[in-house]
Amino acid sequence: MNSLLAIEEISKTFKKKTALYPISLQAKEGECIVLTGGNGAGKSTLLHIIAGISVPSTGTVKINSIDFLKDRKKYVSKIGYMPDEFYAQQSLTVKEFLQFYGSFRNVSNERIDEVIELIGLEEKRNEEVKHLSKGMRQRLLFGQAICANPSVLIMDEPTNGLDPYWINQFVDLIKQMKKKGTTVIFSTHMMDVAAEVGDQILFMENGKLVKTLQNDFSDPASFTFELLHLYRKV
Ligand SMILES: Nc1ncnc2c1ncn2[C@@H]1O[C@H](COP(=O)(O)OP(=O)(O)OP(=O)(O)O)[C@@H](O)[C@H]1O
Repeated sequence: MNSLLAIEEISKTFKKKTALYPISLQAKEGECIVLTGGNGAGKSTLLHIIAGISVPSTGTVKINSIDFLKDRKKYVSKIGYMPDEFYAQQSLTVKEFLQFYGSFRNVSNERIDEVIELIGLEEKRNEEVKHLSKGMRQRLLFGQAICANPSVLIMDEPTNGLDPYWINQFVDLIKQMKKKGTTVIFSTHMMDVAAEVGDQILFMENGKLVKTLQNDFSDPASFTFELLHLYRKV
């Protein structure tokens, strides 16, 4: 199968600071890439470029051969993006918030209701976003990212603020989306989550990719241990 997501020699320099040295990676349909590494490693910088929020200093990013720099509108129509912080419209209700983001992609009301159920916010559907807890806002951002059934789902530390029940739900939802063919890329510091869903685990340090591990899912507990061990050394 050809790669759905193809990143070639992407780098990013802010004035004199290189946040990301040239990096290449590929992911097939239904594959999940997990980015990890310490604070300031370059994970968000890479995710911003894949999400089309930031323009790379060098290199190309393609989804299904659509080049971000050549056809930005078509490229961004393929992605769902969950940011790491909530800057959004706090005075909308949960349902209005999803309708607002869904309206850019013709998402039906039925799908919005389905997503509200998936993220467990049925009883909060008419609550203003500013009254939600951090974990609930995180679930809403996740809902916003998946509501248009994107080909590529990009998430920056999606499990931040989630309680253990919702971390398990998140893992189950990602597994289901992978089965349906969604390509997933996200950053996390949670090695058990990485071991449960990540086909490739990428360790970054100081803007460089320093290690890639392939996951065969045969023994998630041992793999988590291996990842934690590497994490300490990186
Ligand atoms: N707009 C910017 N201008 C200048 N430097 C930046 C900018 N954005 C990020 N950086 C720098 O790029 C480097 C990588 O930052 P990035 O946010 O990608 O790291 P990260 O791996 O996501 O970290 P964390 O785990 O703390 O979220 C850091 O040194 C950061 O200070």
